[in-house]
Amino acid sequence: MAPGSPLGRAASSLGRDSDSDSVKEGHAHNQRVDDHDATVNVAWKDLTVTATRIKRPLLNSVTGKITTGYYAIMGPSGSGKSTLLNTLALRLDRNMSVSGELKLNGQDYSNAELKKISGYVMQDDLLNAHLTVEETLGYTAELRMPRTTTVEERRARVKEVMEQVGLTHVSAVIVGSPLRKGISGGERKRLCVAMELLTKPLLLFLDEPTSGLDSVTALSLCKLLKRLATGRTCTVVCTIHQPQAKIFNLFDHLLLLNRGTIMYQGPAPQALGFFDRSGFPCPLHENPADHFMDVITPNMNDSVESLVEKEAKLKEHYQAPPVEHLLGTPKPLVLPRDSTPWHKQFRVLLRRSIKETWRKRDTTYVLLIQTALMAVLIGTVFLRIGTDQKSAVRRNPVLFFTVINQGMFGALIVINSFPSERMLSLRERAAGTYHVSAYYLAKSVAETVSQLPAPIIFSCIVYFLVGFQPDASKFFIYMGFMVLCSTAATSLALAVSAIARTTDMAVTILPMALEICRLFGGFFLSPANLPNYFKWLDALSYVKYSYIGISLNELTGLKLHCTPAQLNAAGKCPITSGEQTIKSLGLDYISMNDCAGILISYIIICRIIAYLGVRFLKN
Ligand SMILES: Nc1ncnc2c1ncn2[C@@H]1O[C@H](COP(=O)(O)OP(=O)(O)OP(=O)(O)O)[C@@H](O)[C@H]1O
Repeated sequence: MAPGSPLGRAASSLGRDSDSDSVKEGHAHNQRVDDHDATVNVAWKDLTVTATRIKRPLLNSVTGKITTGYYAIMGPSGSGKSTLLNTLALRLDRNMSVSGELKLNGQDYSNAELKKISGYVMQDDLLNAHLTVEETLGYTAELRMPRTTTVEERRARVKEVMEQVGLTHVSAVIVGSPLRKGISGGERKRLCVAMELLTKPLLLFLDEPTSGLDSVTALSLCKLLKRLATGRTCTVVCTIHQPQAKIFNLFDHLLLLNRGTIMYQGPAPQALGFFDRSGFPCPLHENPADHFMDVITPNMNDSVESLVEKEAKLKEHYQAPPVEHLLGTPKPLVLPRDSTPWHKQFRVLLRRSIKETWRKRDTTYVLLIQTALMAVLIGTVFLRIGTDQKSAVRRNPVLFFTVINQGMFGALIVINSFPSERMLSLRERAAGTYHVSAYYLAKSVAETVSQLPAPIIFSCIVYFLVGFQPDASKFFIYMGFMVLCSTAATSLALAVSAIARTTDMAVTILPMALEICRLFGGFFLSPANLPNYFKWLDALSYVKYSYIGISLNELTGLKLHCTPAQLNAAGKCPITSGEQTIKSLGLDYISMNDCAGILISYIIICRIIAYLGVRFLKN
């Protein structure tokens, strides 16, 4: 595809992030929806989609159109249904190249423009498990409805949509997840549709909306989609594998695909006539959809010749619909949606994140109980450490252990939850719901605040049980370092999760990263004695700066004494001050402030890496 070609421009926006696109869109284009002129059409000619890596065409010079009504893109598995849907919806993977003509209302179109007038329901109904149906719709409405909409209008729209899709009776029920029962599978699908309907899209794309649903639920969902399409204000296009007869009868138009080629396109009721004319009459009482699939799908009894013959017969009778009039007649594109400003997105997402965190508070309680138990255990093992010579040997292990312990729990929570949240955010961003920066900042703030109590409780218990220096400022500095240490570990886990992308990969990588942080944490190997070629790894360890920071805090000004048995041969006490320990361990090359500064920079850098991972790594 030529880079400067019209389709090149449309396709170059494939997979592009919503953020820049949706925001840069000028208000000059925005017009209110005029019901008389609101319908849209999509037309394409000689469209070929090729997977660049495997260099195989997935769609083979197809021509067609979508105008008004209820469209089914049908075909056997792997025939290219999702590829066609995603091509029209400008949601193809980056590794796909597109050639041919593709127009919306006779014009080239961008991802940002399409998002403003269309909705897309993915096959996987990724939803926020901890919010209720009404809350899910409420937040989506706040993020996606025009900025001029009032609170009352939004509430009314949420109610209206819930009634439209039949979710009013479960409005207060939690969405749920496989681990926590919530609304049913069919209701989840309806909720996904409802989220898209909030902005009154003119075009609704759905990828296999009935997959995973039982026949009754699938039928009821398809009837809902039929109602939407019947009003002629919303064109509904969905891919479907092999619908039951009752569902098939609901479709106005059928696009039948096989191996990347369109076998039939036109009114769904006329498809039977087409197959009949081609020599494949549908037996009495047979589901037409089953019959079409039987004809076009190879089965064990088919020889290659018979398959080729069948295809040739169908091709002989198939004629692509005329699309020139749609491709060549530009019709103004009505863009009803203006984007919510960044600061409002941030506020809404922060409220949503806080609510989610509150709903997940069981995990936080368990974390706090674990933290308190560990603190009591450590505090009891090193109880009243004292200031004699033995304490000089025991003080640094306990300081190091407190650093190791802090952050580990927080890091594990992040590593288990972040990848799935990331998938949800990818879906929301693909729909143009918000800027990734607003999402990320809101999430970070909510998570950081929710994780603050753990290091605070830990410090309060450990500090007094172990009996570190009884000095208020030293206690608060210790606590400050524990908070920084815990936040640094969580930030490292965030960065690893964002780059690894899946929980499996993140869980594999994080333990190694934590091990390296521990190994180069300044306890096993004094920073002064570290070989030069390992200095860079040492610099990456948040454990080191936390450990040295609390060690300098605790050892500075510490007076140590000897019991009579601990005096040396000369009758002298070998270690009389903490400063001696600092020197002997080689910790005097850096100040406490530097440690705090480095930890803060560490947190910021890890979070920037995590942000970039979330922003640019999309699958
Ligand atoms: N990103 C990709 N890279 C390479 N091949 C791909 C890619 N996406 C899809 N394909 C291949 O393209 C063909 C069509 O895939 P597509 O998902 O469009 O089929 P489908 O009809 O929707 O199938 P199903 O009903 O099983 O979802 C398949 O053979 C698939 O393996």
